[in-house]
Amino acid sequence: MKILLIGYGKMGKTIEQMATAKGHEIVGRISHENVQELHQYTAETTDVAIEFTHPESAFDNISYCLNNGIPVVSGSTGWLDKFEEAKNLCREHKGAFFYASNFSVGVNLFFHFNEYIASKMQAYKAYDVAIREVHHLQKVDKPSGTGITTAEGILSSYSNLEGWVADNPEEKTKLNIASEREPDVVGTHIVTYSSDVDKIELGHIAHSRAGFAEGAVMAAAWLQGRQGVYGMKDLLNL
Ligand SMILES: NC(=O)C1=CN([C@@H]2O[C@H](COP(=O)(O)OP(=O)(O)OC[C@H]3O[C@@H](n4cnc5c(N)ncnc54)[C@H](OP(=O)(O)O)[C@@H]3O)[C@@H](O)[C@H]2O)C=CC1
Ligand SMILES: O=C(O)C1=N[C@H](C(=O)O)C[C@H](O)C1
Repeated sequence: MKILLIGYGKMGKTIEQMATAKGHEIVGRISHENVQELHQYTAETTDVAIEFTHPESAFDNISYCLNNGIPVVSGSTGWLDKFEEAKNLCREHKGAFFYASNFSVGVNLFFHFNEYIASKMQAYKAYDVAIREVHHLQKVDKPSGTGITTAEGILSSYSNLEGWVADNPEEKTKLNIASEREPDVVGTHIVTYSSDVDKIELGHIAHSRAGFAEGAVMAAAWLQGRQGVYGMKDLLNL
């Protein structure tokens, strides 16, 4: 595939390594400083764009691709207030858009088990459920996109909880997502069910960014020739 990398930071560079090792060609690398070059790329020059940038730029980048017939895979987090708009744009242009808050196969298995465990645990009100996510110091958004997807998976079973809350365990009617920032942590997500007598935990700890990059390249290949809005549940049949 001819891949345009929109975002050439930690993820863009890891994806470049993974994609070139699999024989794909990188046709362009867009970062903050050369973002004005984005308009040079078209559906003729580019099979797919892989977008990992920043909450403030993700929607504009995705819109550029959809407006210009370039299939786009995005993993940027912190911009999902505009997700419906992006989906509508994709439908309007009969385009191809793949989004995941986390592309690693392991995290998507974790999401699957998380939903199953929540569906069983909601009957046992002696257990309080909470989420903790830990990331590196450069991360600009919180809670993490993965933390929010994890919360949504739990809330689909917990009708007594009124949504999630960031870093406020005192708000008992909501599911708390605690965020911690520490040097060099790639991404850790833990769901805890605590009672007076015991504790049950389900967690995922990423050792490197390779799993995210592998999933993004897999999604880009899978998206070729498809039209519509997709996510990891479609790719992995979960
Ligand atoms: N879905 C998933 O599996 C994963 C998602 N992520 C998400 O991906 C995103 C990127 O993460 P990461 O690579 O670690 O971040 P980095 O900060 O390392 O890289 C971000 C890249 O985006 C560019 N960028 C920033 N702002 C703009 C802008 N306004 N216009 C164009 N380009 C811009 C930066 O350019 P410059 O360096 O010039 O500023 C840089 O190239 C984050 O939202 C993160 O949460 C991360 C890992 C996995
Ligand atoms: O910014 C990161 O690094 C990560 N962001 C994603 C998120 O917000 O969930 C995925 C992963 O945890 C790494």
